[in-house]
Amino acid sequence: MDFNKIISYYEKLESTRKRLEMIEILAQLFSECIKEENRKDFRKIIYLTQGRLVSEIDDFPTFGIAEKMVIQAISKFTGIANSNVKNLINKKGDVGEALESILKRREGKKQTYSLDTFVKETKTEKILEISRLYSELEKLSKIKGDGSQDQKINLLTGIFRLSSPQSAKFIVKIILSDLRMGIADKTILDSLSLSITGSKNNRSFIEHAYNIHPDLGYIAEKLMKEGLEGIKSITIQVGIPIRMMLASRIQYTEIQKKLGGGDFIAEYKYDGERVQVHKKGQKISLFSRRLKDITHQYPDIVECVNNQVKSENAVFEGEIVAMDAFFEKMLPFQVVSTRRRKYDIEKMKKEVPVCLYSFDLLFENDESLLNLSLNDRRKRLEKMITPSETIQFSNKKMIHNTQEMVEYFNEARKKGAEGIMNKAIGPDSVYKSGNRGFLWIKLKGLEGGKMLDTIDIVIIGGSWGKGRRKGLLSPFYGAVYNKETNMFEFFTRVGSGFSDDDLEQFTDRLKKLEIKKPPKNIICADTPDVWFQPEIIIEVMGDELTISNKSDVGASLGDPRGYSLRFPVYQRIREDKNIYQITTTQEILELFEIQNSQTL
Ligand SMILES: Nc1ncnc2c1ncn2[C@@H]1O[C@H](COP(=O)(O)OP(=O)(O)OP(=O)(O)O)[C@@H](O)[C@H]1O
Repeated sequence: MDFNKIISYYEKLESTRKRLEMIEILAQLFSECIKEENRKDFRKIIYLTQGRLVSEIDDFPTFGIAEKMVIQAISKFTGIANSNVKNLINKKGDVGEALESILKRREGKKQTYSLDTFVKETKTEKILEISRLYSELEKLSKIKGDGSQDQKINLLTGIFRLSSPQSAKFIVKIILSDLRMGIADKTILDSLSLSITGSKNNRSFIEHAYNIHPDLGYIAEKLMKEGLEGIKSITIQVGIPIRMMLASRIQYTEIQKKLGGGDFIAEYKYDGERVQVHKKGQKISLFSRRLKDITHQYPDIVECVNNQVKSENAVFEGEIVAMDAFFEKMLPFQVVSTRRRKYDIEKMKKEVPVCLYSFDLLFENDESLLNLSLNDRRKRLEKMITPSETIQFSNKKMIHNTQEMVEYFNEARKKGAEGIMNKAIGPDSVYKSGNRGFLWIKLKGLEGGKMLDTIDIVIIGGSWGKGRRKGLLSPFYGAVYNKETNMFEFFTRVGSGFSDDDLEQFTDRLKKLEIKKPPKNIICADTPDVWFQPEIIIEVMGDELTISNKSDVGASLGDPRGYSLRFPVYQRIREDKNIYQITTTQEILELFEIQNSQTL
């Protein structure tokens, strides 16, 4: 399929924020895609629509191309001086848009002065097959070493030659890792359901399959070829991470009722890194909360899984926690995060010993256990693993009433846990992949009138520091995600809790994400000194949630009040989440309710 044709749909999508309209436009695009001649490209088109080149569980290719090189390529292709291209970029606020306008003007001129050339170019050359675009981009990502700069510029100009002005804009966005069109996966799922099954009502089946096999290209292709039956047959595949089940929070006095009213299980809530372990014979893979393969970080865990897990194949979950040298004391998350390095892993293994506290079993010996109750899954987990210092089971206790839960919470905190996880155990206590429901309820704090939990925000802007902080960015503007409107809403500024080192590192990373104007999916009435592509996520703790006319949280829901945070303090960077997994506006509203009703 011709990329230039797809772009016309993307342009329409860019011009609306209304979800229903987006679903319709995408459904039209997908109906085109499933025509016989286009089917081979469907998978790739799905990735592009997600703002990616490959699926979420694969590594995104890096092009090693900065804005400066794109400017050189534009200059070479159009004959316009570098400085003029730069000026136009500053005026337009975006490289892609500047290129689009240059190419449009150029086409206009050709049409006027040299009709022949124009007709020839549009009719015979301006076709950019998706497969061709992909192979050119692949070549681009592989160019390394001496003379690579010139080769990259040549390749880029070759791609521009095949592109319409609008396509060139999108291609530049892809290359500069700025493709995100703000289309939520849920919107794509709705459109797939509508265009292929004829109704949006089948979305839940498709979404379930997507949670179990988080590759939207694969899901779309399967739906196109095998229909809903194919989708319903999708099950856990060892080696493909499944989306993890998440926990909600409510007022602690309501927890027992919400979990069914009877007995339930509470476990320590460990302050480490969530991991999903996949074992297929001797092959062990570890996946992070973001579904990334992090096996190389934990060779010690891999070795122990091999020795201590009896089953031939299995998928189980737990939390990896840093331990002191005697494996007696749990250390905070900041310590385990030092394992994120790509080098010196063997050294780190000795310096930062870890323990995997396993808590759930999802698959064993070719059988999916997702629909078993937690009690049954846990029994099988305990049978399957022989515990040691490095792999243990999460500490758990049967709870009969709220008083017992509070005592267990206090014990967990004394032992260095973040709090407790309360889990339903009845027949319906299945493992809900990708779901944040009320089968698991976390409890991290009990003090009435105070913040009970940390908030994860994405940095969308910043101010340049003054005095001692001159040259560094601080404070930052953080937003939460409104999952109903698919917008990022400015929530709070945060400048406390950062060390000088933190600020230097943040400044370095953020400078690369600087954009001239905020993307359309950001609501922020204030104007920071600098805007950033929303990418870096930080966790903050505050004194309490407040009503503030400075915050935009709730704005897109029509709430006249804004919700913000009093005395926000930076806690840590959240590399394990993507921007759609940060705290939502809806959670802020819930937290506000809990905060105002909870007393001990
Ligand atoms: N016993 C446990 N059972 C389940 N999850 C646990 C347990 N101990 C620690 N955890 C961690 O707590 C997280 C659950 O909290 P939640 O679902 O809200 O994720 P989150 O958004 O990352 O929140 P948080 O900031 O509280 O970790 C899990 O992702 C997991 O990493």
